[in-house]
Amino acid sequence: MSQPRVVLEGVQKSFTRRHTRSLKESAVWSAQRRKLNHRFRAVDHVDLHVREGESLALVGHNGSGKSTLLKLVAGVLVPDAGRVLVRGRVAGLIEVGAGLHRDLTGRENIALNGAILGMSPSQVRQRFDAIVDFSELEEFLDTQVRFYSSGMFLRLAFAVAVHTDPDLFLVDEILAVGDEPFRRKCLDRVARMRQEGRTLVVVSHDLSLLDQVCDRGVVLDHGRVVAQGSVAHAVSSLRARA
Ligand SMILES: Nc1ncnc2c1ncn2[C@@H]1O[C@H](COP(=O)(O)OP(=O)(O)OP(=O)(O)O)[C@@H](O)[C@H]1O
Repeated sequence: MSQPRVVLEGVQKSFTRRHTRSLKESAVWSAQRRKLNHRFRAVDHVDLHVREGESLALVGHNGSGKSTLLKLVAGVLVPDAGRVLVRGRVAGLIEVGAGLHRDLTGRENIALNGAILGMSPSQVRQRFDAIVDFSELEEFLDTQVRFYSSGMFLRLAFAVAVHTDPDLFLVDEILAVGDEPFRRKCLDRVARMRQEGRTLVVVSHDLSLLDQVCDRGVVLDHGRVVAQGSVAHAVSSLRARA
């Protein structure tokens, strides 16, 4: 029986939704003792185990809490309650450009982002050519990334992330910004990572992609896990909630 790679127990995360009002409206709302801001749970008491080598799809309608959950697993967000336990090295693509510094060149960002993701300077040197090859950005390596398109950001970030030797790889909707050949290449790479026994958690609205890449699906609705099982089961549960 494989070990759990990710364990979430009773995880909660709330945010404040601010209602922007004119000064006059704010005064009226205050007089009526109506709340201008309201706190809501984006992730609501989630228990979830992801086993080593498993490839999990997180699905749900817009605003159901998928990205927030992924950020909690990545450690980008801290839960208000509950526990998030992750074993091993984590990498992935959660937000386009996260971890890239706009004032630095592509070359400098490879070194910096590699270090942030746990690569030693000698590992960055050893893998540098492979990263550049994968990104196909050789001619833009000495350009500041502020001049990159969103697709170029994705190429650089994805190329670094897949070369960090992660145990757990997290992918948000992000592949959507790449062009078709690069998207194909990323998907092949993700499939290879799966064959190598790495653990994947993938967020996407592309249900047929999830069916190709994942072996289990979890459906979120208003921050709660409302169904889980095979990807086909998750997809039909999601469609039934439309
Ligand atoms: N930093 C934040 N501050 C306030 N509200 C937030 C913040 N991040 C997310 N939210 C809210 O939390 C809820 C869940 O957002 P989240 O991005 O996790 O949903 P999602 O399932 O990934 O949605 P989508 O499919 O549209 O990408 C939404 O209502 C969103 O507006």
